[in-house]
Amino acid sequence: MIEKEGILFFEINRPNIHNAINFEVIEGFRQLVNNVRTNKTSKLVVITGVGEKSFCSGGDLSVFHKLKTAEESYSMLSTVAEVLYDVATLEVPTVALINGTAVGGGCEIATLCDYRLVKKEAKCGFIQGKLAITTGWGGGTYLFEKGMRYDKALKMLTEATPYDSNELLSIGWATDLFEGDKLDALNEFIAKMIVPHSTVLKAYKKQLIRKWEQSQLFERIMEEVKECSILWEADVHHAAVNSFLTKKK
Ligand SMILES: CC[C@@H](C(=O)O)C(=O)SCCNC(=O)CCNC(=O)[C@H](O)C(C)(C)COP(=O)(O)OP(=O)(O)OC[C@H]1O[C@@H](n2cnc3c(N)ncnc32)[C@H](O)[C@@H]1OP(=O)(O)O
Repeated sequence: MIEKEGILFFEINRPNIHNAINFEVIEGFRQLVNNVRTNKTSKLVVITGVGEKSFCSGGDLSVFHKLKTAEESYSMLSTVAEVLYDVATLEVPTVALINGTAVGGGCEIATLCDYRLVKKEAKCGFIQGKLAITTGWGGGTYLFEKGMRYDKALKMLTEATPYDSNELLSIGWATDLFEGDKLDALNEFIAKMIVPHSTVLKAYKKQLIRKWEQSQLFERIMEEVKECSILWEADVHHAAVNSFLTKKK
């Protein structure tokens, strides 16, 4: 995590496995939240992935595949969902700087951010359905909050396949697309924002958070977690994950 001129960068740094998320990365998100809450110097948070290929490929299946029952998976899913809710409701705006593939939980993390800047070549999607589970970190619930046409959102969830960047823009998931260097794209995007007046950014973010609190966003996310954990323990889910993990061996 580094902060530059009030912009706090959080990089997911596991490029060899497409920046899949383990408990260490989750701990990093927890520190990010603490940092913003205690230091009060951040005006904007940017989440991105290390490398050219991926933003994030979701949960690290080699770790989370060890969780077999609904209870075991609920414990992991709810822990992650709680930390990510804290990220979504940070007092400053959040940007997902999507440098490459974002699938599964990676697409959920991008969705909870306030803005999604997507590299032209990137593909993103909620592929959980192919593993016979739903989103389980709040991603489906956030998606329905993002002002997209609900039929497009539902289609994206139920097709369970990565979309290309043009489609992501046309359905309203991507805020903007970029080509070339991601930091140049970020600078161009935030140059139009009134970042120096961070009190104004925070005040607008509060309006959004008030709406989410009134509509019990957190409680709805926890229902999503519960539903996912029930699907998680079925044999069909474990067989699908097993097939991915053993595909080339
Ligand atoms: C668990 C939480 C749950 C949620 O609540 O949402 C989820 O996130 S479920 C979804 C989990 N994610 C996935 O199912 C994505 C799995 N990955 C892929 O589909 C592909 O790897 C890719 C991201 C599309 C990239 O494909 P490709 O370019 O062909 O690379 P490889 O497949 O060869 O990957 C290289 C290397 O990385 C390992 N890898 C990739 N993603 C994960 C992952 N999520 N967990 C663990 N390991 C992952 C992959 O197995 C390869 O390893 P080696 O074969 O050992 O090189």
